[in-house]
Amino acid sequence: MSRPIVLIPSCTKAIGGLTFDTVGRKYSAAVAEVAECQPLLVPLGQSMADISAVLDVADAILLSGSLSNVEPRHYSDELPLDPTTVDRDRDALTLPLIRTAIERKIPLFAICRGFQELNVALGGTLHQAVHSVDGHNDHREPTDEDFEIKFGPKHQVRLEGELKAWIGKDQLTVNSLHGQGINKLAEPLIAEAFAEDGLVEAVRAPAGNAFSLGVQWHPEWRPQDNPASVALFRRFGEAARGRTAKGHAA
Ligand SMILES: N[C@@H](CCC(=O)NCCCC(=O)O)C(=O)O
Repeated sequence: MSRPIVLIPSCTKAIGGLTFDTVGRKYSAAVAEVAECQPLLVPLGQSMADISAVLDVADAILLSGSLSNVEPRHYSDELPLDPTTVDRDRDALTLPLIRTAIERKIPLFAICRGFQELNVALGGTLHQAVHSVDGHNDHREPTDEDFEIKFGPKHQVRLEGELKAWIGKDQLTVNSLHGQGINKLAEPLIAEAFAEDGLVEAVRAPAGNAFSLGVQWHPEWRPQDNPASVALFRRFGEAARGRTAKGHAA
């Protein structure tokens, strides 16, 4: 049997004055090597936004992290703190894609920006700068050039519910590379991990969705070295295989 198809929406990147659709290799590699599925990158742009066509081939969806931020107009009347960080084409694809994927119970794994998109798509709001909010810690990455340090362990999260059962622990040490974070949790989501400052670090869609998980940290970074990341990507792969086996009947 062919491997299940995992869609990964791209990010917009300007290189040498031209527009490119990009996805960090670590996301597709984790899908291929740990979840054992076939990643399929989805381009952005108005003329390429036939969500229904894209979902017809999807066994699952992975929403990657990105240096860009969800444009605040999707959750408030605030302006972006830094307008150069918006990626309107990514928002235009991912926000409706998430809503349809949840409706159709398509397995979804949302990482960092993806986690923030999941919350916004379902009606939640974000802090644009968590480090400026009273009572919150600075969750941004160290400025060190060394990726081992940037993506290295940063803080503990307390796990609850299904996620705690999936990982088999009630505490996990995670990396942390984000300036934004969940402010108001979207009504349908269940928070299942919390940082020491109370920031929501993982969310799950309600029961009935095979695997709909968002995490604020980066399990795709060297997943093979981290049993919790392996457990999450394997479970995600199983959910995608379950959907293939049903012939997308869900
Ligand atoms: N810009 C948002 C999201 C942070 C994020 O997704 N970082 C990923 C960095 C690039 C990568 O490793 O894919 C924020 O700052 O909160």
